[in-house]
Amino acid sequence: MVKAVVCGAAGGIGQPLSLLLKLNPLITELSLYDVVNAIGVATDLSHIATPAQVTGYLPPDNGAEKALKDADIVVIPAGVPRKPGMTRDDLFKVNAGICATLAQAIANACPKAFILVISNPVNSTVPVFAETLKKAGVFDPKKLFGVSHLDIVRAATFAATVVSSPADAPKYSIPVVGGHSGATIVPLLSQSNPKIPAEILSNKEKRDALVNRIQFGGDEVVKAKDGAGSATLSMAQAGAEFTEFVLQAAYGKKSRTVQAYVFLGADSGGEGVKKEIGAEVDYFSVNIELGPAGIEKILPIGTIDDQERTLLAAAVKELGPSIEKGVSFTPAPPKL
Ligand SMILES: NC(=O)c1ccc[n+]([C@@H]2O[C@H](COP(=O)([O-])OP(=O)(O)OC[C@H]3O[C@@H](n4cnc5c(N)ncnc54)[C@H](O)[C@@H]3O)[C@@H](O)[C@H]2O)c1
Ligand SMILES: O=C(O)C[C@H](O)C(=O)O
Repeated sequence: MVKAVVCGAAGGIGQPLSLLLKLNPLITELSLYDVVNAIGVATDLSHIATPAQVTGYLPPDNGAEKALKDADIVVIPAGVPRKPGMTRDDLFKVNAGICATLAQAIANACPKAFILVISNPVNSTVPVFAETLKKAGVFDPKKLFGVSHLDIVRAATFAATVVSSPADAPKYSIPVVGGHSGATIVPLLSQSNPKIPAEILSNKEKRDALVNRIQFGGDEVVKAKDGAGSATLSMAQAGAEFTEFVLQAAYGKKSRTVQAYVFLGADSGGEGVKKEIGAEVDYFSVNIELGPAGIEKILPIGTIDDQERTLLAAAVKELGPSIEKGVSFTPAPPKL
C-alpha cells in the first residue's frame, strides 16, 4: 500500500502529473491538494479504471494535513511559474512561503515521507524545506529531493538531436549535476552513454551550443508559451518518472543511480563530492544511489574534462547565494 500526495495538483504540472501517478500500479492511494479545484481534478481522475483511489482536498478545515496524513511520498509542484523576462529566483518571494507552509504540514502529517520538490527556484526551495523540517525535528536528508530530472531528460533529447535524431533520445543517459537554473546546470557530456562523438565534444562551437540549450531549456519553453507559463507537460513526465525511480527503489527493490538536488551537509555522506568540486556547498545535484530508505549513497561525480571543470566552478559560484537565501528564509508570521 503506497499513498502518494501531489501538492499543487490543480496546476499546469499538477494535473498531468496526477494523471501519470494515477496510472502508476505501485500507488494505491492518490491524494490531491491545491488551494483551488483539487476536488474537481480528483473526481475526474477517480473515474479512471486503475487501482489508485483518488481524493481531493482544499485548504478549509486543515485540508493540507488531511491530504498528507500518513503519506509515503509527496510530490510538490505548488507555486507560481515564470513569465518571459523573469528568472527562477524572481519566484522565490512567493514560492518560498508556499514551500515553508507545505513543509510544516508534511512535518505534522507525514514526517517519514519521501519529499520531491519541483517548485522553483529549486536551488533555494529545497533549503527552505530542509530548514523547516529541521526546526520541526523531522529532517531526514535521505528523503528530501529537489527534482532536477527534467534537465537529465532534456540533456538526452538535445544530445540525440545533435548527434543523430531526437528519435534516439531514449538511448541516451547523460548525468547533469550542480543545480537547477542556467549556469548551475552542468551536463557531463563527456560521461554520456552512448558516447557523444569526438567531433562534437572537441568542437567548441557545437559543444557550447549543446550545453547552452540544456542549461536554458526552461527559457525555451517560457519564450514559446509567451506569458502562459513554463514547462508543464515535460515536467509532469519527468516528475512521474523520478517518482517511479524512488518508489521502485523503496517498494520494488530495484535500486538505481539517478541525479537529484540533495543535501550535502553534515552526516550526509557528501564530503567526497565537496572535495571533488573543491567547494563547501551544502546542496548540489549529484549522483545518488536510491534504495528502500531513499538515498543509500551519494556517489562521486567521477572523471570530467576541462570544460566541465570550468562549468562546475561557475555553477558553485552562483549556487552559494541561492542556497543561503533558502537557508535564511523566515516565513512571514501568520495573519491574526
Ligand atoms: N523543477 C523543475 O524542473 C520545474 C519545471 C517546471 C516548473 N517548475 C516549477 O513548478 C511550479 C509550478 O508550475 P506550474 O506551471 O504547474 O504552475 P501553475 O500556476 O500552473 O500551478 C501551480 C499550482 O500551485 C497551486 N498552489 C499555489 N499555492 C499553493 C499552496 N499554498 N498549496 C498548494 N497549492 C498551491 C496553484 O493553485 C496552482 O494550481 C513553478 O514554481 C515552476 O517554476 C519546476
Ligand atoms: O524554466 C522554468 O521556469 C521552469 C523549469 O525550471 C524548467 O526548467 O523548465
